[in-house]
Amino acid sequence: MLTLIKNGYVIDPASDREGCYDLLLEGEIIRAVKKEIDSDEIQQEADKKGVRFTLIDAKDKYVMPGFIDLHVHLREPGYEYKETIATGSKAAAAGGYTTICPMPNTKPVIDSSDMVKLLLKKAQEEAVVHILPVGSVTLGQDGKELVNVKKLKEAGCVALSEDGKSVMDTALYAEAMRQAANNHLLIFAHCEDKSLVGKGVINQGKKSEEFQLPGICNAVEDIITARDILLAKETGATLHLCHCSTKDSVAMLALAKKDGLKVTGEVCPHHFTLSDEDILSADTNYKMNPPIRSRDDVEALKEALRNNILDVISTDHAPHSEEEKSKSFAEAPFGIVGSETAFALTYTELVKQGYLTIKQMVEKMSSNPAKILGIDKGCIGEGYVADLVIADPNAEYTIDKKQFFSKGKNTPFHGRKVTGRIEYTFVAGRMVYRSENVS
Ligand SMILES: NC(=O)N[C@@H](CC(=O)O)C(=O)O
Ligand SMILES: [Zn+2]
Ligand SMILES: [Zn+2]
Repeated sequence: MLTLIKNGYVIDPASDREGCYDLLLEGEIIRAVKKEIDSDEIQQEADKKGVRFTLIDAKDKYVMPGFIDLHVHLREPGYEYKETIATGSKAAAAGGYTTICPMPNTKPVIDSSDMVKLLLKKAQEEAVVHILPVGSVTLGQDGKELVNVKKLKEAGCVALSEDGKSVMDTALYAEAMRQAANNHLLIFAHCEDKSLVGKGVINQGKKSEEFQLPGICNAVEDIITARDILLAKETGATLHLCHCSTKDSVAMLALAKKDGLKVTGEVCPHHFTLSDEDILSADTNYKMNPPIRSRDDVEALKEALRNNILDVISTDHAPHSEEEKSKSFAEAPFGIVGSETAFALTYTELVKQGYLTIKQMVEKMSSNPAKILGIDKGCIGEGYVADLVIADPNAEYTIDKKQFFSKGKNTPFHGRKVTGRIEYTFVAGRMVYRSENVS
């Protein structure tokens, strides 16, 4: 199979390439990246070889390395009514993602090599994007007994995370970090002090008062962020901070980087797009963990993105059923979907508003996650696997949750006007997504 993508505006931070290029894909691989590739010649070659030829006109479109999402929830096994590997990976592909890292808070938890193997087997059969699993830190995410770190690594995990909560036993977490470091596994940290959060469900402040709901103060996140950075320093672990939401968490991340520690941080589109002032009613589509914070925090997150303190934009795609989300704000589960809105929100809120260059956006959505994972992806170079995304930066439209591939429709962005549409996603040279809006 030969695919020629012509006249696209290629943005590839990994090779420091930005400008108009033609791309030729052969089978799974990027065969050529050139200023001009003659389509007649390629057509003739395809005829001669008897293979299919696809020509895509990407004029005025962005051609980028496929996005890599370090933080999704696929819900399988155990919660297939919320999402499956098939639907979650399709949602990812529709969002321009070609590689995703599912968190282990499934039922059962991904806490053994058998569970990892099961997940990878299912992924191989049903996923349309690459799946790199994250294992839990403790058995059953009970916070008591460590997983077999070496076996999880051997089975194919790229990181360990207790996402959904923090391991509150500091000594146990330190030991987990030591073993993760010895086995070259990353630690993805969800930072939340369990005793301090209490029954909190919304950012503490005007909104928690207005809706008379128990609040979540910034210290809930900041205390554990500080602890985890100090533990990484102590143990030599490579730490990645999940869904940073506060001013002080990014200040500590900056300090850790200045100190030369192996610490990186991610932020999710909802945390830089919305502040708690945008929560006009106790709508459970605004309930997620960590919560949408104050305007001050949002400004700090944007600034940390701009000056590259925050390395990664991830989604924390967290689908839940309509039934679950129609409970009261206090009772509904935390989490919103994100795979299918991340690019448009990032492009609209950060690139168009001048916080990020397009190159920085691609770094945070593709090449930096690849670097953190230490994988040969996030790059448009000859000989690399053809994981690519093509987007129209001028398309203006309204987000419509009914069009999501995800089973989860739990988004606060339904009806929001955005700019930037994913048109095609290629995984290993295969078109796994094509927008209905392209002819
Ligand atoms: N972010 C959320 O609000 N929810 C996540 C868990 C998590 O990421 O902490 C989930 O699994 O639903
Ligand atoms: Zn989390
Ligand atoms: Zn999560």
